Amino acid sequence: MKPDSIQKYRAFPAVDLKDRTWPDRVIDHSPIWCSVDLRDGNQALPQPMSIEEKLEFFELLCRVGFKQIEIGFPSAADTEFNFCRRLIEENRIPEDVTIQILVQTREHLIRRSFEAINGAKRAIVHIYNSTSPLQRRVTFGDASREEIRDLAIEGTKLVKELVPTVPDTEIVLQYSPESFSDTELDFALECCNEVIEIWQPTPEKKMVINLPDTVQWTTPNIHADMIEWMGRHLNRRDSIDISLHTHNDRGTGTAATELGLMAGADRVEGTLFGNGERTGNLDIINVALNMNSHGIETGLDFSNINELRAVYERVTRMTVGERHPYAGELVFTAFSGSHQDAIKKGLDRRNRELKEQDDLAWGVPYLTIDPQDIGRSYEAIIRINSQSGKGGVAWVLEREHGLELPKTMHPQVGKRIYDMADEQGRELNIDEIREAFYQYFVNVDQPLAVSDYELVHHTVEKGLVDCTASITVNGEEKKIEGQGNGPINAFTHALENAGLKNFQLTDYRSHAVRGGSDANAAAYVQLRHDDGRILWGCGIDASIEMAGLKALVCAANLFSETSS
Ligand SMILES: CC(=O)SCCNC(=O)CCNC(=O)[C@H](O)C(C)(C)COP(=O)(O)OP(=O)(O)OC[C@H]1O[C@@H](n2cnc3c(N)ncnc32)[C@H](O)[C@@H]1OP(=O)(O)O
Ligand SMILES: CC(C)C(=O)C(=O)O
Ligand SMILES: [Mg+2]
Repeated sequence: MKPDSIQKYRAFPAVDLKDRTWPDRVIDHSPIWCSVDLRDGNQALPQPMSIEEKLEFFELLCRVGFKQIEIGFPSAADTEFNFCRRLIEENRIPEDVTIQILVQTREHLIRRSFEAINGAKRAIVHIYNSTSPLQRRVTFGDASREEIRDLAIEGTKLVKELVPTVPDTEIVLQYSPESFSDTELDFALECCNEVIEIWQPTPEKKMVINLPDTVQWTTPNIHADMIEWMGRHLNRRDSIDISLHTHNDRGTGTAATELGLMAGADRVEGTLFGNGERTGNLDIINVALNMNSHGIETGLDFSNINELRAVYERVTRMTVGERHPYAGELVFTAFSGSHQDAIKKGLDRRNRELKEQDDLAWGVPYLTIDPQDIGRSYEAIIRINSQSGKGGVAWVLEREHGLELPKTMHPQVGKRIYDMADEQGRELNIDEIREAFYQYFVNVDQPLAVSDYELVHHTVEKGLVDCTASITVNGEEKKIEGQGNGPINAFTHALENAGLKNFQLTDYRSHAVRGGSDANAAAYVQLRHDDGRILWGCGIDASIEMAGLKALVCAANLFSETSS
């Protein structure tokens, strides 16, 4: 902000609540959830959803498990009205789902809304009027507190009067002092208590008092103070569901909701992926999955977040950002070396420990939840660029290409591959990583190559092997022979007999290559050169013995590539 603009702004007053209790509370159960995607989300779209799109979204919300869904503002436009009628007339509302409609406390709009909901089994009629000093002054043209309070009173009386006009529909009242977030608390309370006393809710027939963070003017702790204060002062508290409706102007919609729940709220309104006015409504997925990550059931099923995201992006024409909590493309991906190292170790260790303990608590560095629990896969967890480390490269080779490199080979391979990413200034995809590994570390056959071999296993002296091999050294073909206590050892002696050995074999591993169509074996040989250098080579071949010889030849050749 420009320095001289600062004078335009004022500090937001704190709430006088010295004995606040919410900071010591923990969230240990789920609230009532209400989706407002089809209303607050929809009203904020450059191109609002068509009826067909709203129908598809409504069904999606039911599948997720929402039991309360604000379906629109039926008195606003024909599309909204007709959508409501279709839901009712085509019996599309599941038995256990209650629709909610929004309307201003204006007579003609309330009457029209009752025409819209007639015949629904149950409906929440959500009335609102703005209450803050700013809105009283600006929107309502210097209206007094009494005039604004009277809007709430008259609106509630009208709703009560219209209830008998929809005899087949159970009506639940919801009242929002809109712009609660910058309304004086005593005035918000006065409006709410007037509504409550007219409606006369009971513990059996509750009503909803929704306290919206319409515009987030201040920090989440003040929001929590306001919620706790209202909860202490509202009449008939046991007959009221206090509802939160946060927006995200300061980027703290989730925090404000979580603190609001600690402050005693019973219910949460929000949208999938936080669609909504300006910076959006609360992202309900975020809060619900945060609860799941602390072991709290929510009744909402986000186990296929990719499907939700696909439908959401299609019907709203919005996009979910790559860093969006839980749903973003990159949120379960690590590029950086130290993260990759820790994640790989965490997942490997967990897989080992699960064999002994099947109720093992989740605990993998950098992953707050198991991505598989919301339908995200492990495949993309680790991606390789110049910030990556050896563990990440080894992970990709293992997970994607079935190659289990020995741990001491990781630095040699990792460096080569992330240096490549650095040179090219971009991420390397999994095929490029495989190609680079094959190019630099597999079956390298210059200057030495082995083209054929024959092994004779001694029957009397068990384990002893004679090896005859055809090799090429700098283009010149040779036959070599040697004996040893295994194929690799015999081949090493054959090289030694031909004066071609300048190393010691220090390690050897092999395994069948997982996945892919080739039934290949991979062997890894580590050699220590006479000058002290230590290098690994890899051999891949249909025959495990040939894979071993090729790995040895490969490692020997790599010495010629690097200077001593
Ligand atoms: C924070 C929120 O998300 S609130 C929800 C907002 N959602 C929407 O607005 C979407 C649907 N709304 C609409 O389509 C239209 O606004 C309608 C159809 C509801 C009303 O349309 P119109 O009456 O033509 O226009 P508009 O909304 O601008 O009306 C504003 C008037 O209503 C008054 N008003 C606004 N809210 C209320 C209220 N709760 N009670 C009484 N009067 C109200 C305003 O003061 C203003 O009065 P004025 O004309 O005397 O200045
Ligand atoms: C209508 C109300 C609840 C609203 O959407 C808001 O205040 O943000
Ligand atoms: Mg809103």
